Amino acid sequence: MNALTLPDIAAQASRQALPLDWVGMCGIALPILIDDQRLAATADAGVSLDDGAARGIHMSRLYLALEMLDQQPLTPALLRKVLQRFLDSHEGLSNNAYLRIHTGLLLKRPALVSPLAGWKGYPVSIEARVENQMFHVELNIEVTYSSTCPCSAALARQLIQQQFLEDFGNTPLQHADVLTWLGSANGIVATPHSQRSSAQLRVQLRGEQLALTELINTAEAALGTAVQTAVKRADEQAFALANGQNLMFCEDAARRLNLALKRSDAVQAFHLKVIHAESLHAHDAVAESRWTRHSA
Ligand SMILES: Nc1nc2c(ncn2[C@@H]2O[C@H](COP(=O)(O)OP(=O)(O)OP(=O)(O)O)[C@@H](O)[C@H]2O)c(=O)[nH]1
Repeated sequence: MNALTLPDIAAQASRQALPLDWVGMCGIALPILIDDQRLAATADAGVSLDDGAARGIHMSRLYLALEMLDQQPLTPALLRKVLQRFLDSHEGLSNNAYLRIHTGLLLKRPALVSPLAGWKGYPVSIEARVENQMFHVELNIEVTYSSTCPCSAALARQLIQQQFLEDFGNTPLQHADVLTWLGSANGIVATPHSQRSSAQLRVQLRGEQLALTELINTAEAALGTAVQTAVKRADEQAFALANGQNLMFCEDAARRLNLALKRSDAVQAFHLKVIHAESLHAHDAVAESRWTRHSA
């Protein structure tokens, strides 16, 4: 059998000498390790092709560098190592390296009152890059919560007052009668609308920790009405109370998240977007906010 040399097209000169910003592979399946959980993920791995005369990059070298990710817990330091390997294996071809990882974090969440608990999934993507020799890592996290419209609550309260006047306006008040009335349909003649809402947090990290769970907990605590997992009636009642105590326009939600993320040591900068999928409208109410830490 002839020992044939395999043709290597990537090593050829390009017909049109032109650098490219990003070349690589998208949607590579791999397991990753976050907080002792092995999670199914997909990765987009790429480098810049700065040598415009080179025909192509070496896809297999990027692919093989990803092996590190299924053996060690995901940290900014590990991401940096992977990106450095992208660059080391493309010396003379590439100056910048990029890695995006998409996954879903699973957190066990206790019920509000009952002793139950259930799993909640958080779509997460982690974007790391070495650009102009600077390393950056950013997280994209989605947190779902419930928002009850404060305007709708005020309008509903007014209708309840009117109903109260109609039912009791001309009669002396008896404590027991009022209590019974409060428990009747007339006592809540109108209800405010609420909706499942979503906070999309884009966070640039400043420390050596990925801080995913910490950031999710911070966001949920700031909102006060995170969607629940296992729910019995006692939990649903506590959720109704939480909603009543945390009436929120999308602006309120964005401000709460802004203030909470600013206080987090893990955060260098953020861009957040809250989306209230209105049940009043067929369109969404949306607010965005961004912030960058200025070092003292
Ligand atoms: N650059 C490039 N490679 C591609 C593309 N589509 C598929 N490939 C294949 O990716 C495979 C791996 O490329 P390389 O990493 O250069 O493989 P190799 O030359 O055997 O590996 P090295 O010796 O490390 O360079 C090759 O078989 C390419 O044909 C593409 O669009 N661009």
